[in-house]
Amino acid sequence: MTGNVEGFDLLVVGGGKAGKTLAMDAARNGKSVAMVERDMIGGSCINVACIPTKALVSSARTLRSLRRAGDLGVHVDSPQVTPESLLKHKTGVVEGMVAINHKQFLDSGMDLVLGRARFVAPGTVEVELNSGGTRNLSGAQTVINTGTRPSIPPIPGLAEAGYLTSNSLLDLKRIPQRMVIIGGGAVGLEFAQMFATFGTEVTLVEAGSRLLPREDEDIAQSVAELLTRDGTRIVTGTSVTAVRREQGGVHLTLSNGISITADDVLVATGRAPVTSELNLPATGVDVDDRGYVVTDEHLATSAPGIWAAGDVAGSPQFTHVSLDDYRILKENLAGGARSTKDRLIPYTIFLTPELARVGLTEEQARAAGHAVRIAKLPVAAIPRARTMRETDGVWKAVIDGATDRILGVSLLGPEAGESLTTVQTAMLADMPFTRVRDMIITHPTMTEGLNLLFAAVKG
Ligand SMILES: Cc1cc2nc3c(=O)[nH]c(=O)nc-3n(C[C@H](O)[C@H](O)[C@H](O)COP(=O)(O)OP(=O)(O)OC[C@H]3O[C@@H](n4cnc5c(N)ncnc54)[C@H](O)[C@@H]3O)c2cc1C
Ligand SMILES: NC(=O)c1ccc[n+]([C@@H]2O[C@H](COP(=O)([O-])OP(=O)(O)OC[C@H]3O[C@@H](n4cnc5c(N)ncnc54)[C@H](O)[C@@H]3O)[C@@H](O)[C@H]2O)c1
Repeated sequence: MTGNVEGFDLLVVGGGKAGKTLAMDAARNGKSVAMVERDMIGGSCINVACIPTKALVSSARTLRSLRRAGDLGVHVDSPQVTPESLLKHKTGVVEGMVAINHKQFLDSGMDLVLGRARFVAPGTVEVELNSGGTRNLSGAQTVINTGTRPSIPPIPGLAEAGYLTSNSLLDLKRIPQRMVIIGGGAVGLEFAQMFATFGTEVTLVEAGSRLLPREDEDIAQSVAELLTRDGTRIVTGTSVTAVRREQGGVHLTLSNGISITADDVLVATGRAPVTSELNLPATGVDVDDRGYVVTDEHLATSAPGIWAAGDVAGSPQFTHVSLDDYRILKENLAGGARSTKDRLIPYTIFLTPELARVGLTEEQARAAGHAVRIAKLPVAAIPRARTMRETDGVWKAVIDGATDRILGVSLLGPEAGESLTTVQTAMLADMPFTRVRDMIITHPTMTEGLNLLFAAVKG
């Protein structure tokens, strides 16, 4: 370390959702705040994750709607996408949000330090500035919010053959003719359906016995059927054993003996924490065996005055969870004891139609010893779905037979992420399912389906 150390009330290392929100908040409240960000103003979500992918999901949905417009009595000539037009749309959305974030950062009064931070002493980072030179910063309180990056499995030949990640695929230099996606989680599925709609021949290879292992088997099966219908070839229970680039494409050998040739391979096998380059031993912050920062339920690390938030802290990997980590830190940095325990965390996988879930699945509820009552509703039974001619999907509710409380729902259907919030609200309010069953809901909306779903509770 060379030069002076500049001290701040709050030092935020990595400007993800939790860190940037906390930094702005503290700065607006008169604290001296430095936030170090190496390259993405606004963090992963708006640059390379949620926002650009959902911008492209919107493109795929529009393309799909135009292709089936004839079913709704609307005649359009053959709609087209090009990599250039998609890139322009995606970049426009991202740049707009980055500009808003940048202005908010500066307006808050924080010291936005663009560069790469690494710890050099307890509570002190050295920042290699993007503009050249270094600065040494320390915080009375420090928050680590450096996120995750794509995790790449050690498949023989993969590195030599070259591969895409969710980051590089979003550069959209071209729309591949044939693409193999390794990994059937949220990233793999959203890209598979999107690119299948854009015209790519997609094969998705999942090592587990089914897609989406965190979902009930019947729901995962329905998702697989929808993706297959939309043109994705799904291979489960199989891993890629070797990859080789040859003339004519990339050649993949699978553990079931099948071989596939594609133009591109997208690796979507999960995420790895951004911690190895932070030199955490210098500040006494422990990491687990996968490299995630170890925190207690208050998001405190093993080092006094140092906290962690978001993906890097092992929190469930969603932007809205990172935002909730900010709420927790805001209280706890001021001496509170807010906890990450028992959070009710919803999520939506932005397929068409969406898969939205909150609470327990049937499998989880039974494993936890609940005497469950189940309801299932085909989306085709919801009048709004009929008006849109979007009748694919199924809604499922899991009810505690002893208390009539809603344990969880899985909603696979159009705009399911919007209807989900109504159920989440009922769960937070500890309402019995009968309150939602008998609630007067606007007709004809998708959320009205909740009347029908809860009317179908068996037993
Ligand atoms: C393709 C994809 C789609 C997704 N879609 C959704 C979605 O629709 N909805 C949803 O809720 N979640 C989605 N997620 C998950 C979501 O993006 C993450 O959970 C969320 O962005 C995590 O935010 P974070 O606060 O942990 O940090 P991040 O937003 O990852 O920010 C960390 C920041 O730290 C910076 N940084 C790292 N190291 C250093 C260093 N040494 N010095 C300075 N700065 C550093 C990075 O540049 C980065 O800006 C998606 C993820 C992916 C990959
Ligand atoms: N809409 C959303 O909210 C959204 C969208 C995308 C991502 N995310 C978040 O990002 C996180 C990361 O997503 P992800 O899809 O990369 O990870 P993931 O962990 O959700 O899924 C990875 C999948 O890859 C499989 N896999 C692992 N190694 C493999 C191998 N060698 N061969 C074949 N399959 C293999 C796993 O079995 C798993 O099903 C998610 O957990 C989610 O929280 C959220």
